[in-house]
Amino acid sequence: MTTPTSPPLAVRASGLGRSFGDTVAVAELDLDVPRGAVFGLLGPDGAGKSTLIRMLATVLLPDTGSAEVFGRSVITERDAVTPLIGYMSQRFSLYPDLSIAENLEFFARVRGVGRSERHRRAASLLESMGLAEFADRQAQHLSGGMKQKLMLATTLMHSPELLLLDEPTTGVDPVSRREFWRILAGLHQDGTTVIVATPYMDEAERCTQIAFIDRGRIQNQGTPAQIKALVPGRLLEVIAADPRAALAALRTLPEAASPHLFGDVVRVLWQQPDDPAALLIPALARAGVPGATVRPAAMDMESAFAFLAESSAHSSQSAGAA
Ligand SMILES: Nc1ncnc2c1ncn2[C@@H]1O[C@H](COP(=O)(O)OP(=O)(O)OP(=O)(O)O)[C@@H](O)[C@H]1O
Repeated sequence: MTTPTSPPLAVRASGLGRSFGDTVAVAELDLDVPRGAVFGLLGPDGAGKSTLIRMLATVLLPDTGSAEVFGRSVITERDAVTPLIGYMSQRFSLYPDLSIAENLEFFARVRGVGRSERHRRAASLLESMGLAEFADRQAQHLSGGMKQKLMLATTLMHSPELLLLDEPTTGVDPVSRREFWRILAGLHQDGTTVIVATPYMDEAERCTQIAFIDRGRIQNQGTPAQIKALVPGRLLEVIAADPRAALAALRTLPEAASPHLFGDVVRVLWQQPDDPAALLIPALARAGVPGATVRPAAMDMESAFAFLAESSAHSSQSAGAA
Protein backbone atom coordinates (compact mmCIF):
# COMPACT_ATOMS: atom_id res chain seq x y z
CA MET A 1 0.00 0.00 0.00
CA THR A 2 1.23 3.51 -0.75
CA THR A 3 1.63 5.84 2.22
CA PRO A 4 2.56 9.55 2.11
CA THR A 5 6.14 8.62 3.04
CA SER A 6 6.59 5.85 0.45
CA PRO A 7 6.55 7.03 -3.17
CA PRO A 8 4.41 4.90 -5.48
CA LEU A 9 6.27 2.16 -7.25
CA ALA A 10 6.85 1.88 -10.98
CA VAL A 11 8.02 -1.72 -10.62
CA ARG A 12 7.69 -4.30 -7.90
CA ALA A 13 9.13 -7.78 -8.38
CA SER A 14 8.97 -10.50 -5.83
CA GLY A 15 10.69 -13.89 -6.02
CA LEU A 16 11.08 -13.33 -9.79
CA GLY A 17 13.00 -16.12 -11.49
CA ARG A 18 13.81 -17.50 -14.92
CA SER A 19 16.04 -20.38 -15.97
CA PHE A 20 17.18 -21.66 -19.35
CA GLY A 21 17.79 -25.39 -18.96
CA ASP A 22 20.30 -25.68 -16.12
CA THR A 23 21.25 -21.99 -16.28
CA VAL A 24 19.56 -19.85 -13.66
CA ALA A 25 19.47 -16.43 -15.33
CA VAL A 26 17.38 -14.64 -12.68
CA ALA A 27 17.06 -16.19 -9.24
CA GLU A 28 14.11 -15.30 -7.00
CA LEU A 29 14.82 -11.63 -7.32
CA ASP A 30 13.05 -8.94 -5.28
CA LEU A 31 13.02 -5.42 -6.68
CA ASP A 32 11.25 -2.13 -5.97
CA VAL A 33 11.75 0.74 -8.40
CA PRO A 34 10.19 4.05 -7.31
CA ARG A 35 8.17 6.02 -9.85
CA GLY A 36 10.35 8.68 -11.46
CA ALA A 37 13.66 6.92 -10.78
CA VAL A 38 16.50 6.52 -13.23
CA PHE A 39 17.39 3.05 -12.10
CA GLY A 40 20.67 1.55 -13.31
CA LEU A 41 21.30 -2.19 -13.57
CA LEU A 42 24.99 -3.05 -13.30
CA GLY A 43 26.66 -6.40 -13.26
CA PRO A 44 29.10 -8.65 -15.06
CA ASP A 45 28.26 -10.30 -18.40
CA GLY A 46 25.66 -13.00 -17.92
CA ALA A 47 24.50 -11.57 -14.57
CA GLY A 48 20.84 -11.68 -15.65
CA LYS A 49 20.20 -8.00 -16.48
CA SER A 50 18.72 -8.62 -19.94
CA THR A 51 16.58 -11.48 -18.68
CA LEU A 52 15.18 -9.26 -15.91
CA ILE A 53 14.42 -6.46 -18.37
CA ARG A 54 12.81 -8.87 -20.83
CA MET A 55 10.49 -10.19 -18.13
CA LEU A 56 9.48 -6.64 -17.13
CA ALA A 57 8.92 -5.87 -20.82
CA THR A 58 6.50 -8.85 -21.00
CA VAL A 59 8.47 -10.51 -23.81
CA LEU A 60 9.65 -13.37 -21.57
CA LEU A 61 7.54 -15.19 -19.00
CA PRO A 62 9.04 -15.79 -15.55
CA ASP A 63 9.20 -19.35 -14.16
CA THR A 64 8.73 -18.18 -10.58
CA GLY A 65 7.47 -15.18 -8.64
CA SER A 66 5.64 -12.10 -9.82
CA ALA A 67 6.27 -8.60 -11.11
CA GLU A 68 4.03 -5.59 -11.51
CA VAL A 69 4.51 -2.46 -13.59
CA PHE A 70 2.47 0.39 -12.12
CA GLY A 71 0.48 -2.26 -10.29
CA ARG A 72 -0.26 -4.39 -13.41
CA SER A 73 1.04 -7.95 -13.57
CA VAL A 74 3.56 -8.71 -16.33
CA ILE A 75 2.21 -12.28 -16.31
CA THR A 76 -1.57 -11.98 -16.21
CA GLU A 77 -2.11 -8.39 -17.46
CA ARG A 78 0.36 -8.12 -20.32
CA ASP A 79 -2.04 -6.15 -22.52
CA ALA A 80 -2.36 -3.55 -19.78
CA VAL A 81 1.40 -3.36 -19.24
CA THR A 82 2.59 -2.94 -22.84
CA PRO A 83 1.08 0.54 -23.43
CA LEU A 84 2.84 1.73 -20.29
CA ILE A 85 6.34 0.66 -21.33
CA GLY A 86 8.90 1.47 -23.98
CA TYR A 87 11.47 -1.29 -24.46
CA MET A 88 14.76 -0.90 -26.30
CA SER A 89 16.45 -4.28 -26.47
CA GLN A 90 20.10 -4.92 -27.36
CA ARG A 91 18.87 -6.27 -30.70
CA PHE A 92 16.42 -3.48 -31.40
CA SER A 93 16.60 -2.60 -35.06
CA LEU A 94 15.27 0.07 -37.33
CA TYR A 95 14.10 -0.37 -40.89
CA PRO A 96 17.26 0.63 -42.78
CA ASP A 97 15.49 1.62 -45.99
CA LEU A 98 12.88 3.76 -44.22
CA SER A 99 13.63 7.36 -43.34
CA ILE A 100 13.73 8.70 -39.80
CA ALA A 101 10.18 10.04 -40.14
CA GLU A 102 8.92 6.77 -41.69
CA ASN A 103 10.47 4.68 -38.91
CA LEU A 104 8.73 6.84 -36.30
CA GLU A 105 5.46 6.60 -38.20
CA PHE A 106 5.74 2.82 -38.51
CA PHE A 107 6.53 2.09 -34.85
CA ALA A 108 3.83 4.49 -33.66
CA ARG A 109 1.21 2.84 -35.88
CA VAL A 110 2.16 -0.57 -34.50
CA ARG A 111 1.59 0.87 -31.03
CA GLY A 112 -1.82 2.16 -32.09
CA VAL A 113 -0.98 5.87 -31.78
CA GLY A 114 -3.58 7.98 -33.61
CA ARG A 115 -2.65 9.97 -36.73
CA SER A 116 -2.65 13.51 -35.31
CA GLU A 117 -0.87 12.37 -32.15
CA ARG A 118 1.75 10.58 -34.34
CA HIS A 119 2.53 13.78 -36.20
CA ARG A 120 2.59 15.93 -33.07
CA ARG A 121 4.75 13.45 -31.18
CA ALA A 122 7.19 12.85 -34.07
CA ALA A 123 7.70 16.61 -34.57
CA SER A 124 8.33 17.17 -30.87
CA LEU A 125 10.74 14.20 -30.52
CA LEU A 126 12.67 15.08 -33.70
CA GLU A 127 13.06 18.64 -32.46
CA SER A 128 14.14 17.73 -28.92
CA MET A 129 16.61 15.12 -30.17
CA GLY A 130 18.17 17.34 -32.82
CA LEU A 131 16.99 15.01 -35.62
CA ALA A 132 14.47 17.32 -37.32
CA GLU A 133 16.74 18.36 -40.18
CA PHE A 134 17.49 14.70 -40.99
CA ALA A 135 13.85 13.51 -40.97
CA ASP A 136 14.03 12.34 -44.60
CA ARG A 137 17.35 10.50 -44.29
CA GLN A 138 17.23 6.70 -44.49
CA ALA A 139 18.10 4.99 -41.22
CA GLN A 140 20.90 3.07 -42.94
CA HIS A 141 22.73 6.35 -43.57
CA LEU A 142 22.71 7.53 -39.95
CA SER A 143 25.70 7.57 -37.61
CA GLY A 144 25.70 5.17 -34.65
CA GLY A 145 24.72 7.92 -32.23
CA MET A 146 21.85 9.12 -34.43
CA LYS A 147 20.57 5.56 -34.81
CA GLN A 148 20.47 5.17 -31.02
CA LYS A 149 18.56 8.42 -30.69
CA LEU A 150 16.11 7.33 -33.38
CA MET A 151 15.60 3.98 -31.63
CA LEU A 152 14.87 5.87 -28.42
CA ALA A 153 12.48 8.18 -30.28
CA THR A 154 10.56 5.21 -31.75
CA THR A 155 10.35 3.75 -28.23
CA LEU A 156 8.87 7.05 -26.99
CA MET A 157 6.23 7.58 -29.69
CA HIS A 158 3.39 6.18 -27.55
CA SER A 159 4.52 8.24 -24.49
CA PRO A 160 5.38 5.32 -22.19
CA GLU A 161 5.64 5.94 -18.45
CA LEU A 162 8.42 3.40 -18.00
CA LEU A 163 11.42 3.04 -20.28
CA LEU A 164 13.31 -0.25 -20.27
CA LEU A 165 16.69 0.23 -21.92
CA ASP A 166 19.11 -2.66 -22.35
CA GLU A 167 22.61 -1.25 -22.87
CA PRO A 168 21.26 1.49 -25.16
CA THR A 169 24.59 3.21 -25.79
CA THR A 170 26.93 0.25 -26.22
CA GLY A 171 29.33 0.94 -29.06
CA VAL A 172 28.30 4.58 -29.36
CA ASP A 173 30.93 7.35 -29.23
CA PRO A 174 31.31 9.33 -25.96
CA VAL A 175 29.82 12.56 -27.32
CA SER A 176 26.70 10.74 -28.55
CA ARG A 177 26.47 8.89 -25.22
CA ARG A 178 26.44 12.22 -23.38
CA GLU A 179 23.79 13.52 -25.76
CA PHE A 180 21.70 10.36 -25.19
CA TRP A 181 21.90 10.91 -21.42
CA ARG A 182 20.93 14.56 -21.82
CA ILE A 183 17.72 13.29 -23.43
CA LEU A 184 17.19 10.78 -20.62
CA ALA A 185 17.66 13.58 -18.07
CA GLY A 186 14.87 15.53 -19.80
CA LEU A 187 12.57 12.49 -19.68
CA HIS A 188 13.42 12.03 -16.01
CA GLN A 189 12.49 15.67 -15.34
CA ASP A 190 9.16 15.07 -17.04
CA GLY A 191 8.49 12.19 -14.64
CA THR A 192 9.28 9.17 -16.86
CA THR A 193 10.72 6.21 -14.96
CA VAL A 194 13.82 4.71 -16.59
CA ILE A 195 15.40 1.31 -15.97
CA VAL A 196 18.68 1.05 -17.82
CA ALA A 197 21.28 -1.71 -17.97
CA THR A 198 24.68 -0.23 -18.62
CA PRO A 199 28.29 -1.38 -18.74
CA TYR A 200 29.49 2.26 -18.41
CA MET A 201 30.30 3.50 -14.94
CA ASP A 202 29.96 7.18 -15.85
CA GLU A 203 26.37 6.36 -16.85
CA ALA A 204 25.82 4.55 -13.55
CA GLU A 205 26.86 7.77 -11.76
CA ARG A 206 24.00 9.57 -13.50
CA CYS A 207 21.33 7.21 -12.11
CA THR A 208 19.24 8.10 -9.08
CA GLN A 209 19.57 4.49 -7.88
CA ILE A 210 21.55 1.49 -8.98
CA ALA A 211 21.38 -2.22 -8.36
CA PHE A 212 24.43 -4.41 -8.67
CA ILE A 213 23.32 -7.79 -10.04
CA ASP A 214 25.33 -10.98 -10.09
CA ARG A 215 24.27 -14.57 -10.70
CA GLY A 216 20.65 -13.49 -11.13
CA ARG A 217 20.39 -11.75 -7.77
CA ILE A 218 20.58 -8.17 -6.60
CA GLN A 219 23.69 -8.10 -4.45
CA ASN A 220 23.57 -4.39 -3.55
CA GLN A 221 21.20 -1.51 -4.18
CA GLY A 222 21.27 2.21 -3.41
CA THR A 223 22.18 5.63 -4.69
CA PRO A 224 25.57 5.88 -6.43
CA ALA A 225 26.93 7.51 -3.24
CA GLN A 226 25.58 4.65 -1.09
CA ILE A 227 27.08 2.03 -3.41
CA LYS A 228 30.47 3.75 -3.31
CA ALA A 229 30.26 4.01 0.48
CA LEU A 230 30.00 0.18 0.65
CA VAL A 231 33.62 -0.15 -0.34
CA PRO A 232 35.87 -0.49 2.70
CA GLY A 233 39.20 1.34 2.71
CA ARG A 234 40.62 4.19 0.67
CA LEU A 235 41.13 4.60 -3.04
CA LEU A 236 44.71 5.37 -4.07
CA GLU A 237 46.34 6.37 -7.32
CA VAL A 238 49.75 4.99 -8.13
CA ILE A 239 51.66 7.10 -10.61
CA ALA A 240 54.49 5.35 -12.43
CA ALA A 241 56.43 5.89 -15.65
CA ASP A 242 55.14 2.54 -16.92
CA PRO A 243 51.53 2.20 -15.65
CA ARG A 244 51.06 -1.27 -17.19
CA ALA A 245 54.14 -2.63 -15.45
CA ALA A 246 52.86 -1.02 -12.22
CA LEU A 247 49.47 -2.69 -12.73
CA ALA A 248 51.09 -6.09 -13.25
CA ALA A 249 53.20 -5.63 -10.10
CA LEU A 250 50.26 -4.41 -8.00
CA ARG A 251 48.22 -7.45 -9.03
CA THR A 252 50.74 -9.63 -7.19
CA LEU A 253 50.42 -7.64 -3.93
CA PRO A 254 47.61 -8.92 -1.70
CA GLU A 255 47.45 -5.59 0.18
CA ALA A 256 46.51 -3.70 -3.01
CA ALA A 257 42.91 -4.72 -3.75
CA SER A 258 41.14 -4.36 -7.12
CA PRO A 259 44.01 -2.72 -9.07
CA HIS A 260 42.87 -1.25 -12.39
CA LEU A 261 44.09 1.27 -14.92
CA PHE A 262 42.42 4.67 -14.82
CA GLY A 263 43.82 6.79 -17.64
CA ASP A 264 47.57 6.65 -17.13
CA VAL A 265 47.49 5.90 -13.39
CA VAL A 266 46.70 2.69 -11.53
CA ARG A 267 43.92 2.81 -8.93
CA VAL A 268 43.95 0.42 -5.98
CA LEU A 269 41.87 -0.06 -2.87
CA TRP A 270 43.81 0.15 0.34
CA GLN A 271 42.24 -1.59 3.30
CA GLN A 272 45.28 -1.75 5.60
CA PRO A 273 45.97 0.47 8.61
CA ASP A 274 49.63 1.02 7.48
CA ASP A 275 50.93 3.88 5.36
CA PRO A 276 50.42 2.69 1.76
CA ALA A 277 53.50 4.50 0.40
CA ALA A 278 55.81 2.69 2.84
CA LEU A 279 54.73 -0.67 1.42
CA LEU A 280 53.80 0.05 -2.19
CA ILE A 281 56.76 2.14 -3.35
CA PRO A 282 59.50 -0.33 -2.27
CA ALA A 283 57.41 -3.29 -3.52
CA LEU A 284 57.03 -1.64 -6.94
CA ALA A 285 60.77 -0.84 -7.05
CA ARG A 286 61.57 -4.51 -6.31
CA ALA A 287 59.23 -5.51 -9.16
CA GLY A 288 61.17 -3.29 -11.60
CA VAL A 289 58.93 -0.18 -11.37
CA PRO A 290 61.12 2.46 -9.71
CA GLY A 291 60.17 6.05 -8.82
CA ALA A 292 56.42 5.46 -8.31
CA THR A 293 54.37 7.88 -6.18
CA VAL A 294 51.07 7.36 -4.39
CA ARG A 295 48.24 9.85 -3.80
CA PRO A 296 44.68 9.58 -2.45
CA ALA A 297 41.71 9.69 -4.86
CA ALA A 298 37.95 10.13 -4.38
CA MET A 299 36.08 6.80 -4.60
CA ASP A 300 34.62 6.25 -8.06
CA MET A 301 32.02 3.89 -9.45
CA GLU A 302 34.57 1.94 -11.51
CA SER A 303 36.48 1.02 -8.35
CA ALA A 304 33.27 0.27 -6.45
CA PHE A 305 32.11 -1.99 -9.31
CA ALA A 306 35.47 -3.81 -9.42
CA PHE A 307 35.31 -4.32 -5.65
CA LEU A 308 31.68 -5.54 -5.66
CA ALA A 309 32.34 -7.92 -8.58
CA GLU A 310 35.40 -9.37 -6.84
CA SER A 311 33.67 -9.81 -3.50
CA SER A 312 30.63 -11.34 -5.18
CA ALA A 313 32.89 -13.82 -7.05
CA HIS A 314 34.72 -14.70 -3.80
CA SER A 315 31.49 -15.26 -1.90
CA SER A 316 30.19 -17.58 -4.65
CA GLN A 317 33.50 -19.50 -4.61
CA SER A 318 33.33 -19.94 -0.84
CA ALA A 319 29.66 -20.96 -1.08
CA GLY A 320 30.63 -23.48 -3.78
CA ALA A 321 33.49 -24.83 -1.64
CA ALA A 322 31.30 -25.16 1.47
N1 LIG B 1 17.48 -17.48 -24.50
C1 LIG B 1 18.44 -18.00 -23.74
N2 LIG B 1 18.78 -19.31 -23.85
C2 LIG B 1 19.73 -19.86 -23.07
N3 LIG B 1 20.42 -19.18 -22.12
C3 LIG B 1 20.14 -17.87 -21.97
C4 LIG B 1 19.14 -17.21 -22.76
N4 LIG B 1 19.07 -15.93 -22.37
C5 LIG B 1 19.99 -15.76 -21.39
N5 LIG B 1 20.62 -16.94 -21.14
C6 LIG B 1 21.67 -17.17 -20.12
O1 LIG B 1 21.20 -16.60 -18.90
C7 LIG B 1 22.26 -15.95 -18.22
C8 LIG B 1 21.91 -14.50 -18.02
O2 LIG B 1 21.91 -13.86 -19.28
P1 LIG B 1 21.52 -12.33 -19.49
O3 LIG B 1 21.61 -12.05 -20.96
O4 LIG B 1 20.24 -12.05 -18.81
O5 LIG B 1 22.71 -11.59 -18.71
P2 LIG B 1 23.21 -10.08 -18.81
O6 LIG B 1 23.51 -9.66 -17.43
O7 LIG B 1 22.22 -9.28 -19.58
O8 LIG B 1 24.56 -10.19 -19.61
P3 LIG B 1 24.98 -9.54 -21.00
O9 LIG B 1 25.23 -8.11 -20.70
O10 LIG B 1 26.19 -10.31 -21.37
O11 LIG B 1 23.80 -9.75 -21.93
C9 LIG B 1 23.51 -16.16 -19.06
O12 LIG B 1 24.18 -17.29 -18.56
C10 LIG B 1 22.95 -16.43 -20.44
O13 LIG B 1 23.83 -17.24 -21.19
